[in-house]
Amino acid sequence: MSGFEDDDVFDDKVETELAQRPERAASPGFSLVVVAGPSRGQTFAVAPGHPSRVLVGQSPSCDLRIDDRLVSRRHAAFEIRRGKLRVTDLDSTNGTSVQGVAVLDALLVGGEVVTMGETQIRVDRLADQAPAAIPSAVRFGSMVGASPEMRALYPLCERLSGALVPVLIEGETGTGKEVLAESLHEMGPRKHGPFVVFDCTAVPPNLVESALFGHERGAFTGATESRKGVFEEAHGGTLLLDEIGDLELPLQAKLLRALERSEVQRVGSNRWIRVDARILAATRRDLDHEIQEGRFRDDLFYRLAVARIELPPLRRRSGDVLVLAQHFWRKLASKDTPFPPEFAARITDYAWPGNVRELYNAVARRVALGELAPIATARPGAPKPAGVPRPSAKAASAADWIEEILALELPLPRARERVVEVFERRYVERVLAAHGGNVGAAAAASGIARRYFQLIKARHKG
Ligand SMILES: Nc1ncnc2c1ncn2[C@@H]1O[C@H](COP(=O)(O)OP(=O)(O)OP(=O)(O)O)[C@@H](O)[C@H]1O
Repeated sequence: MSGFEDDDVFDDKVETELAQRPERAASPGFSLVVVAGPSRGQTFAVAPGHPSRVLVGQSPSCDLRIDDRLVSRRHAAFEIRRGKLRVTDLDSTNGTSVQGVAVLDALLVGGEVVTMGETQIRVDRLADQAPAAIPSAVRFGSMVGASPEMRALYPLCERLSGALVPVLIEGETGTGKEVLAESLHEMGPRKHGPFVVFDCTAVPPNLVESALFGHERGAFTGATESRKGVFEEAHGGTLLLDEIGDLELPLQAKLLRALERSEVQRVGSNRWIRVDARILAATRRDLDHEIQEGRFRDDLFYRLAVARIELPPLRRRSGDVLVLAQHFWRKLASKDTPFPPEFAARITDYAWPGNVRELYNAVARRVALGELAPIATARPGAPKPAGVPRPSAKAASAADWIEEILALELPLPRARERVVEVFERRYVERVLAAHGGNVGAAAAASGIARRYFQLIKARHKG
């Protein structure tokens, strides 16, 4: 199956035009040289166009690994911003200072010394380099984005789609981690095999083990027949373990064992079953921080983070709000409805804390409601916008939420849309829970394509 059939609206003409957008100006690179501390002598060059932030800390997943017990696992990040080197302290235990002054965030020009724990790192500016060519691709699989920040990532994605190593995908909520995982699968050698998504937060903890590894008939009350888990279902394909940072410690141990052996044991059985699934994991949490707090096993982390991709938040993808909004518009609006210029002005003025998902929802609302559509929906603590009721699953009875929608006095087609929206959200929650968080099984039980099910699920998540 192909997950891309509905994506060809991003046509060749648009793609060529985006690929030709202004290239990066000449920009300096910087070098980081450890001049004091146990890792003295280590260096790292930060080139303009580095695929993601350069991480410094004790964790092996860091680009510059520092062996200093006073340095946090993921201590600070460096990135080039408009010709300067930005250093950001990543909530480290002992803090970061520049020229002896404690900082959370600072812009460096070269010549400064950054201190963390007993380690001192000198920052040197390298000579301006000829403008590095920005990779020309403006999408990777279903993942769209023409900003230099996203374009710098595509060559790495390309390489990782061909390899079969586990990849850890990090990023704030709604940045497209699941889209990237599916794209890695679809662009790689296993594209004809299954792509199975397991959301570690979608099922109660006591059911996670059987959802992952399956169970035999009679293994527990309610196990009326034996069932495969997501590992077995992903045999020959790819398994995405979504929200891996939320998996409880005892299950982390069982997951590690399965990954080490490439075998699973169904609940209620002592037979090992061989599985061959490529593992991708996604998280909105900083797993190094979780390890430091004792909530995540470091041995499991090493297994999962053989390679790492960090998706930047939408606010850091220059120009992509418009590119993505137009992309979604082409998918959702009728062909003869042009993208409204006044809408473009409104969306580029907003920070998008819910990232691409929030933008997608804003475009969908605009297509459905026209000019009345609000740009942002309610965030926790904010007043609820009139047009988008979100009755809590348990609290409101069916009569209540329909009453709520009726009270909005919308025209019939709009009111009907609202009812369908609330109904879909509840339906998806319920069917996912019933199928142990397995999106493929939930989609099959709903009688719709997995891709369509995922679209509905993603729409209602934020
Ligand atoms: N670069 C992109 N191009 C096209 N669509 C995107 C892109 N990024 C995200 N989307 C869309 O945004 C929505 C959210 O994406 P996705 O579910 O992959 O985010 P996520 O990072 O996995 O979120 P969460 O952490 O909440 O699970 C989906 O509808 C997806 O199709």
